[in-house]
Amino acid sequence: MDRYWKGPLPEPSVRTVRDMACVLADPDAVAIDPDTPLYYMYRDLAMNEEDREILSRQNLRYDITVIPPAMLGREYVKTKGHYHPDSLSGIGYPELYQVLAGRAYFLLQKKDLTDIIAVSADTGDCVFIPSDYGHITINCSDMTLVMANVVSNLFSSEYELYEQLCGGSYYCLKGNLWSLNKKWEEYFKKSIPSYSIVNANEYKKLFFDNSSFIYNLATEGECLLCLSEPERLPSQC
Ligand SMILES: O=P(O)(O)OC[C@H]1O[C@](O)(CO)[C@@H](O)[C@@H]1O
Repeated sequence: MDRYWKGPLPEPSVRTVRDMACVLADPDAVAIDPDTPLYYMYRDLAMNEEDREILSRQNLRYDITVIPPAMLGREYVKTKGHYHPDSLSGIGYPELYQVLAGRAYFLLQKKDLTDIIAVSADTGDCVFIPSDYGHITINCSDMTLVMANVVSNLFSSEYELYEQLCGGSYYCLKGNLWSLNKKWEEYFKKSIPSYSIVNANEYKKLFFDNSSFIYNLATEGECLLCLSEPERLPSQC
């Protein structure tokens, strides 16, 4: 972590194999101790008191998540997956990620499942999670994935559907094969559209200078205030 964060570091929250069993393609094929840690979430980071004040004034949180490479049965290690609720304006809270090291897929799925996108991101790339999209991050490489996010601290993530339907709408299996999770079809009683794979650079929904670190964007101006006040989002988002 020293390479990615120079400020005070709280203890991380950890997700283990046991925590993740309910969202895996084949939990029975995971031949490792259920207490094995899979990823580490360092939440609510601030470099100093001044930055903390700036972040909290905007109701924003900066986190860093570290996901070492692993296979869980046929599936690449991934985050559990969740949706965000709507803000008081009736618009869903969005989120912004940046890959600090490694490579990832961000599997975004619209709440009504009319749109499913796998955004492929390399070190330095930013990925915007639009309002109304659930998301999972997949470490599809043999490198440790380190990623940062800025998100509003005004809500709690919603895990129910991901848990109930055993993961997202697609699983990313060994060899980067994508496999439909049929439980979503059964739940929505309709066929699920195919996913599109998009490179983070082609993925247009960015509204800031994406050569910056998102920590600086959150603490040196107010261009990420729209993450906690989504009614301020630019129209293209
Ligand atoms: O809560 P999940 O689905 O495991 O995802 C973890 C990620 O979500 C966050 O809580 C932000 O939405 C990060 O701290 C972390 O990277």
